[in-house]
Amino acid sequence: MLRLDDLNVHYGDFHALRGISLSIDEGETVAVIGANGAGKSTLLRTIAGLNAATSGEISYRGQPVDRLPAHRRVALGISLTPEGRRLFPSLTVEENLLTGAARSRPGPWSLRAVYDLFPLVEERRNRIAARLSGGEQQAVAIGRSLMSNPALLLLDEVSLGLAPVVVDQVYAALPKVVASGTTVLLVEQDVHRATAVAGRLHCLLAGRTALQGAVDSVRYEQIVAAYFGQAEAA
Ligand SMILES: Nc1ncnc2c1ncn2[C@@H]1O[C@H](COP(=O)(O)OP(=O)(O)OP(=O)(O)O)[C@@H](O)[C@H]1O
Repeated sequence: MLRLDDLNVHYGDFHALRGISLSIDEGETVAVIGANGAGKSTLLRTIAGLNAATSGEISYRGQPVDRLPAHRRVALGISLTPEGRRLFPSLTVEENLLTGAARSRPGPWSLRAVYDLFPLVEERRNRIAARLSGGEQQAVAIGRSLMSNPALLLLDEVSLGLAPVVVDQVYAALPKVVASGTTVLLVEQDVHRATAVAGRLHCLLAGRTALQGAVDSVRYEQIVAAYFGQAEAA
């Protein structure tokens, strides 16, 4: 479904992603893990079209998308839920959700389906987004992405700044999203959460791929070593 080939991204002279290659099949859930500054958000933003790659290729369902602006990628089914949620603070919950439908494709997601997924969001539908808790905002941000009926959902650190119990609730929605046929590429700093939801891991270290593989084929010590850049203990 998605194929990255030798992807490089720079911020000025800073080489943020270095030769990343990654393939994702339809229906998979893949987690990108790594420490602060490893390049995880840059990777998702580049797939979504919010950062330009310096070199390398991104193809989606067999079609190169490197040169397409972000809104064209949304129309093709690629949707990013950004780190920090980025809601429109002065709009209501429902208005925020409806902004996600601007480039919507046909599919299972609608206001009704999002409210069924997150009943609390329905209860808050007329509330101004700025007045929501962090967990509520995260649910709205995911709902807003779903409103475009993505085939590929890019989730950037949904747990950031949330209490563990709230993170549990947000993650509890994920199997229903996957069951609706959506492929998920998520960024997660918490290795335990990542391995619990994903079939495959892609670990970044200082912009490079330090480890990738099926969750059940990599040992925990290998993940830790790749995450922190230590030589693996014998
Ligand atoms: N707009 C920018 N301008 C310059 N450097 C940037 C910019 N955005 C990110 N970087 C740098 O690129 C590197 C990768 O950042 P990125 O946000 O992708 O990492 P990350 O793995 O998502 O980390 P975090 O978990 O802290 O968000 C970091 O060194 C960061 O300082």
